[in-house]
Amino acid sequence: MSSVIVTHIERANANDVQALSAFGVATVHEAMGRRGLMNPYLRPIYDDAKVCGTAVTVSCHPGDNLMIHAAMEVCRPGDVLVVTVTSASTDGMFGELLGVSARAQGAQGLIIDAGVRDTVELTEMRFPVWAKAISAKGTVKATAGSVNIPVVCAGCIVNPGDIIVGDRDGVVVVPKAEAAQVALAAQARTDKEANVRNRLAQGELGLDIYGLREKLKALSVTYVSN
Ligand SMILES: O=C([O-])CC(=O)C(=O)O
Ligand SMILES: [Mg+2]
Repeated sequence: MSSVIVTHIERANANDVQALSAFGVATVHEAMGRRGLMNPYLRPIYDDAKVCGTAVTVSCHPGDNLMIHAAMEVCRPGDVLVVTVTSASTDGMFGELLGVSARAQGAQGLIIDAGVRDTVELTEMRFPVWAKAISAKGTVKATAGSVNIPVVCAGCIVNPGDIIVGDRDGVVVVPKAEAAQVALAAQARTDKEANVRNRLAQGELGLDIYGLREKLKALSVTYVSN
């Protein structure tokens, strides 16, 4: 396929992004029917990293960050860069300078299925990054790739403009067409969990709250006293 830079993309509805930003990754993932979660090898570079925004996707040649530079020009405030490589790599393709540039263009964070470097500076800047590796290994700017095409990042399909939610638990992708429905389901789960949390804190057991005694019985699990 030829290399392209798509300059105009349809982004998820801003109200849906705002609604989803209230929830953690585990809740959003559950609200989607336990779908959409990127491979857990992606880790945040600092513990309380958090992001919720619209994807600008970047497909790079491994060891080459040319297309990340190209992507900066099409970022809009609220975007999250989602960078993939065409074959596995842990090279440090993104660092402090690109972080400064990304922030200047309004990007809120980076998801990269490869390496990141300058993590002390990126942490000081509080520019959130989820990466497969931390690596000082440098990269070149030489090979064509694409910006804003559908990509697979850490096992998930990401279309430009989809919503990316990241926190310490990982990264989840919400297709823009599903966003409103997922936000409603996430709120319902949050309300349900508030009730369950309360009951657990009072000493009730999950066995009773979830009706699991019947399940144990159906599975012929017996109680014995030694
Ligand atoms: O320049 C690079 O290739 C990556 C980097 O270290 C930076 O963005 O600061
Ligand atoms: Mg650097």
